[in-house]
Amino acid sequence: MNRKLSIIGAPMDLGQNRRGVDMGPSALRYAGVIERLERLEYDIEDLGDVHIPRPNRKEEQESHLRNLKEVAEGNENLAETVDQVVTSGRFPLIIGGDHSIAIGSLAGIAKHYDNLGVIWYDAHGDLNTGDSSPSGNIHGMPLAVSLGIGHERLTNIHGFEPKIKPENIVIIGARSLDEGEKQLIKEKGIRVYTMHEIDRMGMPEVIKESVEYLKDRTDGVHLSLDLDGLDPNEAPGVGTPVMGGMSYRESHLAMEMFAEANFITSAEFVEVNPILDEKNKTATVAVGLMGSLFGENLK
Ligand SMILES: NC(=[NH2+])NCCC[C@H](N)C(=O)O
Ligand SMILES: [Mn+2]
Ligand SMILES: [Mn+2]
Repeated sequence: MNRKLSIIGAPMDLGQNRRGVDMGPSALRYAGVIERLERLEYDIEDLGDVHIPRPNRKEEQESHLRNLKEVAEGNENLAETVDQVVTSGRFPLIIGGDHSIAIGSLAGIAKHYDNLGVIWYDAHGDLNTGDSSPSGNIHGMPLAVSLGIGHERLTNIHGFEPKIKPENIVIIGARSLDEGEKQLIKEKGIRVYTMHEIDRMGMPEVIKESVEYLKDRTDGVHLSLDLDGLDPNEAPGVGTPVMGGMSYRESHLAMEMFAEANFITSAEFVEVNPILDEKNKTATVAVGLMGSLFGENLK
């Protein structure tokens, strides 16, 4: 693993409709992310938070994609910062913020790879388009957007598209997929391990297969971890909880196996909402997972 790490906060809450997730970066810093990773002998630089514009309350929404303009602008800013971090040879660790920030993260990272792999650890597919979305919330769209599917203002962020290819994606933990998302998964042949597969195969086998699948076909792998992938009993501070998720222990095992495989080249942790949390529990869980991802257990 790259020993030089840059932390980038993305205080975005405009990709969905529950306030508070913009305080995610603070909650994660408060839960000790920097100290935790410094102990592992990383060279850490905290770049602070990228600018996310505030919506003009009086202005009419120009599209049924909620806060399209501001989400797009915030993600342009994030893409620029992430791009610079990768250019300088450092590992970008992005802390959110709602999951719409994956649009900017992937935009900044994918420019540097021919075949960027993506692990989408999430209860959801986030594969909606404006047409298929039941909510109009952009945090339900970033994976589709990164495939070049969706509103132009989003797909073209950072000036190119698509960012990723369907065969380089693995979704882990899905248990709430909308109809349009299921169709897209079939049509594009996206690899998905739903909770059903995780229960049947067990987490070790799911992660082993995922690593093998991505290892030969990609030249870098981005981990996009939505805290709602975990069971809401263990990670309650999220805006769209879905029962029956991956456990704390399964998630640590997954992170440890990624660390062993030594193939993750960028990561983001999203959807921590301290207002909905219980005494910063979810942020603390997230920081623990980062510890495992960055090799606590290999020391
Ligand atoms: N990143 C997330 N938590 N996404 C939840 C998306 C929920 C639902 N599929 C939607 O499109 O609205
Ligand atoms: Mn989710
Ligand atoms: Mn998500």
